[in-house]
Amino acid sequence: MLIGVPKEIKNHEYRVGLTPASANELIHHGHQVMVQTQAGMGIGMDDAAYQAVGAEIVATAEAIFERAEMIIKVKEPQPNECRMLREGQLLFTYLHLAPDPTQTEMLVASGVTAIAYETVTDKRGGLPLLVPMSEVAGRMSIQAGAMCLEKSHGGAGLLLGGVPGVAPANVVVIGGGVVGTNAIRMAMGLEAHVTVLDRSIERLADLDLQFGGRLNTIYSTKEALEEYVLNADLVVGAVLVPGAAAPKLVTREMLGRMKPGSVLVDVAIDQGGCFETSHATTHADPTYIVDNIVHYCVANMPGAVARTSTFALNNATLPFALALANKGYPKALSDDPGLLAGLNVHKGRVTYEAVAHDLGYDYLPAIEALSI
Ligand SMILES: NC(=O)C1=CN([C@@H]2O[C@H](COP(=O)(O)OP(=O)(O)OC[C@H]3O[C@@H](n4cnc5c(N)ncnc54)[C@H](O)[C@@H]3O)[C@@H](O)[C@H]2O)C=CC1
Ligand SMILES: CC(=O)C(=O)O
Ligand SMILES: [Mg+2]
Repeated sequence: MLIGVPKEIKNHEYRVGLTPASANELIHHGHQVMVQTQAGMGIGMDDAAYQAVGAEIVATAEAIFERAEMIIKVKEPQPNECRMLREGQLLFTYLHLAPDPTQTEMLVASGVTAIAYETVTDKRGGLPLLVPMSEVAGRMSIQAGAMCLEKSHGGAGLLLGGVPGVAPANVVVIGGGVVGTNAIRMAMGLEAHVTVLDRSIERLADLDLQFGGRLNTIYSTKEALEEYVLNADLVVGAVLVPGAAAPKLVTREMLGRMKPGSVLVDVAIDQGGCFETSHATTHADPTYIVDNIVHYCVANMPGAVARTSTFALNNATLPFALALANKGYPKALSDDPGLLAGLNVHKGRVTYEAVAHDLGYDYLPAIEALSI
């Protein structure tokens, strides 16, 4: 199979779809890999590193999109990339369609077969291609939140861990999944006072076992959420309903009752965000203030630590990329229900139920779509 890797073009996005080692693996299995010139520069990999494993360096994204049978990316295709996609072509990347009607419309119109990293599942129902980036973003959320709490960023002027004689900050994590667990770990490492809210008792029980009495675990109800958010210095939004738009858990009205200079870090922003006042920001301009509350809502947080993130992402994506390339998508998808769960759009049809529901498309189950 001819596989193409374009350079990422989202704002401050430095990750790349394949590392040279992953390209090497695909080439070893008899495939051809084209990489756009300079695509790996953000992770410290120059064109020569890809050429050394037998990849072809191509001058433009247009050439990649025109020739490749499978395109491997990191971020959702931007509008000028969507326009280059076509029927019969396979796209393997993050999509986050539910909060993105424009991209969905363009993918549907293109006829492309689009597999979203974030909805591929494993045998236990986990999200193996979201996990590595959630680990990164969860860890980063505390770094970002700590920075936002500084006065120069509009924060209350608090140090997360306090100092002897001065109380630490209150960190509230909403959603104790992968992002949440990693945020908790970093916040506890910095000696903040940490509370997690989740509506899954099993998650709270796991977290209680993992972190013991130093972590406050709370079942998430409207009332509990309000109580803890109003008392927080830093709130991390880390909920997920897979594939669907995030529920809005913190309302604008609540902001006025929070402590001025408190910080909201909405990691769930790539699914539309879980705070009513969230809108996506970029690494170039990551924060804004509403009602004295600092908002950090970067939708591609791991892009800032592109080297760590690209290697972590490739560790997870490579086995699936190999299956798609070796077997072709019809067999790879029908052999593996977890990979099939990644199929979001195929030949003009929406094949992921939550996306169809949230955006008002007719839903065609992925398994049925394979025979059209
Ligand atoms: N902004 C960025 O750069 C990145 C964003 N993300 C996003 O972070 C979000 C979280 O991802 P993961 O931690 O991997 O998901 P996860 O599935 O591991 O965890 C989500 C948790 O939220 C809980 N939850 C769901 N609805 C809830 C509610 N109404 N109240 C309380 N808890 C609720 C679930 O029980 C689960 O424990 C996703 O939207 C993901 O796409 C992930 C990586 C990077
Ligand atoms: C998961 C995601 O949206 C990211 O890594 O950018
Ligand atoms: Mg994102």
